[in-house]
Amino acid sequence: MHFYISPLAVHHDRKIWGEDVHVFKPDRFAEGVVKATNNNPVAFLPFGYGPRTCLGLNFAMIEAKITLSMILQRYMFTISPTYVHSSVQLYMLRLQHGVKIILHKI
Ligand code: HEM
Repeated sequence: MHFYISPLAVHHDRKIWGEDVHVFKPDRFAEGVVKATNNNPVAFLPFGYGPRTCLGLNFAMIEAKITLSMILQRYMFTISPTYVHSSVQLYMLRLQHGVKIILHKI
């Protein structure tokens, strides 16, 4: 099967994210989305934008934060030695082999 891989567009504008746009750098958001995007409301669209924006936005964010904080209270995690980094674009950027992690009980 053949996929056409188009050039990255969404969330990959160097003018907004800088020359290190392809680097995984969560610190970009350390001071919030508004600061990270230089107050550009359409620069970061994980939940879409406008009248059809995701209905579950707030629910999904709260659920993710609660789940993560419950896991981090009980486990630390490290990347598995079998992890192979291979990002592919199928509309959104995805990791071809997923992210294999090892949970260590605290
Ligand atoms: C991380 C989790 C989620 C992400 C990244 C996400 C992302 C999105 C995106 C990109 C859209 C399209 C918005 C647009 O067309 O501009 C959408 C629509 C929608 N999402 Fe989510 N979503 C998430 C979780 C949820 C959850 C948990 C629910 C429900 C409980 C939900 C309900 C909806 C609904 C109903 C729409 C359609 C809204 C409409 O067309 O008027 N989503 N979502």
